[in-house]
Amino acid sequence: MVTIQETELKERGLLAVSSARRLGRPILMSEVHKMDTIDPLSFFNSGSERYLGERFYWKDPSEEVVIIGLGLSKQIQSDQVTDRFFHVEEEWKKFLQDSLIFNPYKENGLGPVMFGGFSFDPLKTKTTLWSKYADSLFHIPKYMLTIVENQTFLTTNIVCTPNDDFTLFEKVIKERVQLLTSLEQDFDCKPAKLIATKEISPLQWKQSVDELVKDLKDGSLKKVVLARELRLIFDNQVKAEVILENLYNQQRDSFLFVFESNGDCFIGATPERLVKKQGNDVFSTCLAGSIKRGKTEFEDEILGQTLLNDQKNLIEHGFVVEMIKEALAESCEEIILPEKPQLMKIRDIQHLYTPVIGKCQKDASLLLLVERLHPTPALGGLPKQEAVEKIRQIEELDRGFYAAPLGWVDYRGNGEFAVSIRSGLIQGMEASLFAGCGVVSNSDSESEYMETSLKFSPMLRALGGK
Ligand SMILES: C=C(O[C@H]1C=CC=C(C(=O)O)[C@@H]1O)C(=O)O
Ligand SMILES: [Mg+2]
Repeated sequence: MVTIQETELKERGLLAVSSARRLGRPILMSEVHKMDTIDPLSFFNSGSERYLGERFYWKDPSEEVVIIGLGLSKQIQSDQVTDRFFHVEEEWKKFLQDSLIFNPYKENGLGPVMFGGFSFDPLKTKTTLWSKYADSLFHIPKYMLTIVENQTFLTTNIVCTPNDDFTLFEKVIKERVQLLTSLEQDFDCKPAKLIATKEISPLQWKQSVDELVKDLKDGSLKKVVLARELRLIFDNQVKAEVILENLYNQQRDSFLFVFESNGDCFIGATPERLVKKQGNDVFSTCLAGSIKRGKTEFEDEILGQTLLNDQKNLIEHGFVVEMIKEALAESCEEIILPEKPQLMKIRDIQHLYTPVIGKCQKDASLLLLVERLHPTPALGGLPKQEAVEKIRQIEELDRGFYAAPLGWVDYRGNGEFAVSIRSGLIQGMEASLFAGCGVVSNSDSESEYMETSLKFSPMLRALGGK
């Protein structure tokens, strides 16, 4: 195991304390160490007692970047409705101001990173379902494991106040040693058993699709995504560690995320990137239009070809391409995308997929791109504002963080946000799963209902219900 120079942390910490005294406010000290290989799931599990409720996990589909955070060195949260993206950005900049960052590496996702996201619609009346998540919520962890380009790094973040002294650093050193030595311990946990599932108002949901279709036929709205909920009851507390490991084994081609807050846990395996930023390179994804997987290779191929040629799905997809192109054009000089959609095949479902690449202007921050893109018509509809209002009006579900941007930004401004679909909220011995579908003027409520049922599958399987 790599041993970390402990005297260094004390020296760096004391520098931050003297800075804090000089400026009369807390100052962040962040240091990055390169480590021997650490298994990311063990790192997440090692926080199951001490950092329970203060953990996050992130992995992109190709595992280019895996980030796990334990503990909280800072929380950025607000229920502010207007300018919420800008507000988070300002808070983030304020937090980083005058910070001491000891990071000799160039890789992304190291040093101070904030992880979190935004609710789908801050104007929707909040129910108790999402009471543990503020509309804007980001965590900057105490300890963070990053695996990037097959290298392992540990970031330690300490907020130093004018009143701190070396005892703070002794405490951190002890904590960090404990954390790293606990990694070898086995995590043994009996999975909670699913004892009941309850679809929330399926008939009413189908009816609202029928009514919406009528509106779409003669109004200015072109597309609206409607979602519904499946509530699950278990015989015991559902452990995020167990579900994450299942998702890792069952849905490795997706973005996997866990975001704990105040005792609840938002978790999912989404195939959909909202936006990734690396320097001036921007990557986004249009993902909309769905069909099931075939039972045989032949059937799967036929289904895929059917989807690629299906007018309803092509229209549903086309609205997303149109909007993402426009949204990125505001901040990007060049936008490259294929003319026709391809197929994205994941375990339970296949989608129409169009990747988009752009070169953004220097002043375009990742959060600004998130603001411009959210919600794309894969989650909201077209026109954007009108569709969000319609959803607010007719959808029974309180979406909270479902179908919303979730991801990370590092102190250099690089990062990635996914759209948090194929997800669920764990609340003790219960959980809610969420699934939606793009309704257009020639949608059929029964097939949209079946499509949403299919979209519950990944989370349902991970929770032992399939
Ligand atoms: C809103 C969801 O999926 C979106 C992403 C891909 C395909 C979709 C569709 O075909 O309707 C949806 O737009 C969801 O999974 O809850
Ligand atoms: Mg669809």
